[in-house]
Amino acid sequence: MLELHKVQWRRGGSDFRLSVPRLTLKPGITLLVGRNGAGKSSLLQLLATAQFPLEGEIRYDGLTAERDLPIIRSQIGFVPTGIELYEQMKTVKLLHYLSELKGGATSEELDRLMEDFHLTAYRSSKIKTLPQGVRQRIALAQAWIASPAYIFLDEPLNALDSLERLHFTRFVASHSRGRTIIVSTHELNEWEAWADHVLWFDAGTPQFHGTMEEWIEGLPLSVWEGLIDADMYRELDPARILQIRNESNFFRVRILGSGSPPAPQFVQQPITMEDAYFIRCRSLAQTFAAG
Ligand SMILES: Nc1ncnc2c1ncn2[C@@H]1O[C@H](COP(=O)(O)OP(=O)(O)OP(=O)(O)O)[C@@H](O)[C@H]1O
Repeated sequence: MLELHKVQWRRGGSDFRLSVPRLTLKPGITLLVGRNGAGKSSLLQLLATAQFPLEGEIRYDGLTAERDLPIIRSQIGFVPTGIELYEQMKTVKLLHYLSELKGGATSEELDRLMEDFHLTAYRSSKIKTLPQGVRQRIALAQAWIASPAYIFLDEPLNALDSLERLHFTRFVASHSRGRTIIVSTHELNEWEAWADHVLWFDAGTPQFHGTMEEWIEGLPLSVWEGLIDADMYRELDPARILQIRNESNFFRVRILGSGSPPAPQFVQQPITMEDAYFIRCRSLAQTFAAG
């Protein structure tokens, strides 16, 4: 469990400030969502002890970086965006090297990790010769070395193909028991089946933290889907459209609406995580506009 208390941080060379009055992140998968520049990567850097709060405190199951930094770091797996790997090393050598830095995993464990991340075919390839998606899988695999208690993943699905994305999200889900895993992502629906909690950040501060059920509950708008013709489509407010599919000269449209159908052919839909994100962002923007 991670506990943040009155955490304040400022990024040098920018106006960005991060402020977290109080936050408890429990074991399981927490999705960290928010628009570009909201502060998701900054928060992960603080949690991973790559940066330190200017004020306040982060507790890792009671331990603090001030007193227990080496122990805390030995329990962290971190994949930042744009991670740089040692280009000249072979995959297996790099994993062994990182494993030695982290206190050691056996050769069998590293072989298993390479199997889990579909890296066995690349074990003797130099990193610099590998496609981007395979490099990303190496970056993800290294986070699991020595079975850490806290795993921080910054947009981990980047560069992975569709099959690998599905494989990886399932892998994370089946290895989340007893671990606190924080995943920064813009792909809410891909994590929908596996996540336990959502943390929504905006302007450097949490706007929502709760369970998946709470994330889609009590929203001010609902979601509707209908098959409409081109004339009706032109009349729709573009800001309310969530999805459009072309179906033989008609449009199947998913839109935001109020409690009653926007037109008779619309049917109310269950709200997805991504729908809830759009609705919450809209409400926040309207609050700012009104205030
Ligand atoms: N290296 C840097 N130097 C200066 N400012 C930076 C740097 N990295 C990020 N920032 C700024 O810090 C703020 C927070 O950025 P951060 O990367 O934490 O947001 P984010 O929510 O992860 O965004 P994204 O979804 O685009 O990855 C932004 O205003 C950004 O412009």
